[in-house]
Amino acid sequence: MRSENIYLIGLMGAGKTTIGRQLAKTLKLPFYDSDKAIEEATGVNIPTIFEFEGEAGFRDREQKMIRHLTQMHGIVLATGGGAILREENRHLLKENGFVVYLKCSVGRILERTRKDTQRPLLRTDNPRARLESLYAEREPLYLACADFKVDTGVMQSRAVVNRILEHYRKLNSNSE
Ligand SMILES: Nc1ncnc2c1ncn2[C@@H]1O[C@H](COP(=O)(O)OP(=O)(O)O)[C@@H](O)[C@H]1O
Ligand SMILES: O=C(O)C1=C[C@@H](OP(=O)(O)O)[C@@H](O)[C@H](O)C1
Ligand SMILES: [Mg+2]
Repeated sequence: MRSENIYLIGLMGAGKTTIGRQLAKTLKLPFYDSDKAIEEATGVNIPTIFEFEGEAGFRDREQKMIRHLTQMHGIVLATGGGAILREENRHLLKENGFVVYLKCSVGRILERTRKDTQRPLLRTDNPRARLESLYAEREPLYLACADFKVDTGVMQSRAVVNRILEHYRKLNSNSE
């Protein structure tokens, strides 16, 4: 792990984008979101990529983007919820940054994403069943990749940011 970068992982709706942005602002570091970077690079939104290239096409683009973003120094990065599915991504994240797993219950995620139209994997008749299956599949991968875990379902985003900062600062003061 290198502590100059902070990488956020976790399921859709756990708060990676929201908390990452606040964390970066507080630390005065540049903020990147892998989904947004892919949208900027392609000129189309994530649902359009899923529509034309399928999930596999999106994962290829995501892997290339993670390769690129993990070469940067001194950044806060919010990944997409499925970024940890590829072994290479897990390895790159683990090697190059302090990885924080934002953990959140399916019930809370459903509340937060109820009006969402930008997450193709939730475009289903039964988003609860979809999220439960994603949770079961991914939770071991999030845990395997993470240096630190915070439950974002029970705290305001500011409190989550403060928990991460507390741990991150302790880590950096120990390595001085
Ligand atoms: N700790 C939190 N408490 C309440 N709502 C939150 C919290 N974190 C995020 N949200 C809300 O949940 C939604 C999804 O958050 P987002 O940051 O896009 O998640 P992710 O990037 O992990 O998919 C947004 O509407 C955001 O405002
Ligand atoms: O969980 C996933 O597989 C995905 C999560 C999304 O990002 P967020 O986790 O920021 O919603 C986005 O990358 C894409 O829709 C796929
Ligand atoms: Mg996001």
